[in-house]
Amino acid sequence: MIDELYTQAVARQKEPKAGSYTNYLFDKGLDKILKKVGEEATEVVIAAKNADKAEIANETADIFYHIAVMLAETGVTPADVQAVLDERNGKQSNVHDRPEIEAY
Ligand SMILES: N=c1c2ncn([C@@H]3O[C@H](COP(=O)(O)OP(=O)(O)OP(=O)(O)O)[C@@H](O)[C@H]3O)c2ncn1[C@@H]1O[C@H](COP(=O)(O)O)[C@@H](O)[C@H]1O
Repeated sequence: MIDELYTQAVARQKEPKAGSYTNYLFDKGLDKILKKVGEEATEVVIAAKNADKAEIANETADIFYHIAVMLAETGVTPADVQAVLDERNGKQSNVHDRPEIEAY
């Protein structure tokens, strides 16, 4: 999913297309892309809070797209992300072993 969106974003970087929303984001720059990532993340949260499945799917699609654009802009590939996931795969979380933070 992310691979395909990322490939499309990189293609737009290499060969800009008139009317492309992706090129609009690249032209505006990283701050604009990150603003959209933040906005879409908030919209995912609200959709999930409302338990609206269609809206959750819609907003999740939006954030995946904007994350793919962010990866292309920052030079991180889906393979880099996959490598992190592969490294974690099969390791058991140690959430229960974490000490409470009592003093700040
Ligand atoms: N998956 C997406 C995708 N998801 C969301 N969006 C766009 O993201 C925007 C987000 O909507 P908003 O209402 O939040 O934003 P806006 O008000 O239109 O824009 P801002 O002024 O806030 O930036 C919309 O314009 C959507 O069309 C996407 N635009 C493109 N893609 C994919 O990217 C490919 C290339 O698209 P272009 O670059 O437009 O050719 C497409 O074929 C799609 O596969």
